Amino acid sequence: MSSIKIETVVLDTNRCGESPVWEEKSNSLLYVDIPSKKICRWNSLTKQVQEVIVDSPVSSVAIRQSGGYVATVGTRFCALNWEDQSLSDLFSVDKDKKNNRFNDGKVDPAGRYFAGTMAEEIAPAVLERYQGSLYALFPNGIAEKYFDNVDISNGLDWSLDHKVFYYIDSLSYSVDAFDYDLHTGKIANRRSVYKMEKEEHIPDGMCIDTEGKLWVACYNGGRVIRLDPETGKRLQTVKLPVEKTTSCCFGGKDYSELYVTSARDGLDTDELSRQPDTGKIFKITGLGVKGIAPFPFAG
Ligand SMILES: O=C(O)[C@H](O)[C@@H](O)[C@H](O)[C@H](O)CO
Ligand SMILES: [Zn+2]
Repeated sequence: MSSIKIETVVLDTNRCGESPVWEEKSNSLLYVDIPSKKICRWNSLTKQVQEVIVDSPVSSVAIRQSGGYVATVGTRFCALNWEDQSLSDLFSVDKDKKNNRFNDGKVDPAGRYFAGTMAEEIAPAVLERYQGSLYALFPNGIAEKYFDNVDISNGLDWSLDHKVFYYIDSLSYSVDAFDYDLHTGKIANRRSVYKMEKEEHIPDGMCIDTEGKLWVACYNGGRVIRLDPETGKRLQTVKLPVEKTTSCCFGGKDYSELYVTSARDGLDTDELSRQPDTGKIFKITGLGVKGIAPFPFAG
């Protein structure tokens, strides 16, 4: 039996930490704080955090193959040059929906940047419903819409054989799967692979491990759960000392550490005093499983 250890690694408090991504070449964890409009990079060797402030809520970040990063900022797919902190627009979506913004995003194994939108929240998980859509920015610079009617577009990842796309629309309380055609980027045959239990609350960010099992951060549930998408069974629950766990990714040496982001927005003073570490980033070790490297955007 491995013994699980949970520690806080970045002591800055995020209002809504999200989109953790491990960058091997810099031994760093990238992540965003959505309402603070910050893209952060925590160096695991020096323990220093660098940040770039952008002009609108930033909901996801990814590595770009040609150098630098890409991010979803407001309703724009953008390129980010970390050195001079400049942001350039690549593609805008939801132009008719002034109250929308992007939410979670991730790059597929062929280098397409998938990200979905949502209406801006009045309070966590309180928003005008069905306003969001799922998009992908293709390496040719054109974004395509996959579907609409989304509440809160969230966790996404692909099976190890690249034949399945996993996706979470948070307020459906379900983890869904689609058949995936890596060659064209097309999806088909949506089905649910897991329905959340009541105490797990809202499914948020998600990542896959090398055994093809899914790790889902449970917003308000204070935990990450490991799911078998083949059987629909939950295999493991790891509880964290904060309720608002938002997303997770594997990183560190051999991708054996699970990094979990969290949020502090939406908690009152009492709750905040009971959860002093809320908004921080956690590292879970001793899980006995590993993850895979993130794919870079190919455009
Ligand atoms: O990052 C997200 O997914 C949303 O922007 C957050 O606000 C919360 O996680 C959401 O409220 C939970 O459903
Ligand atoms: Zn999320």
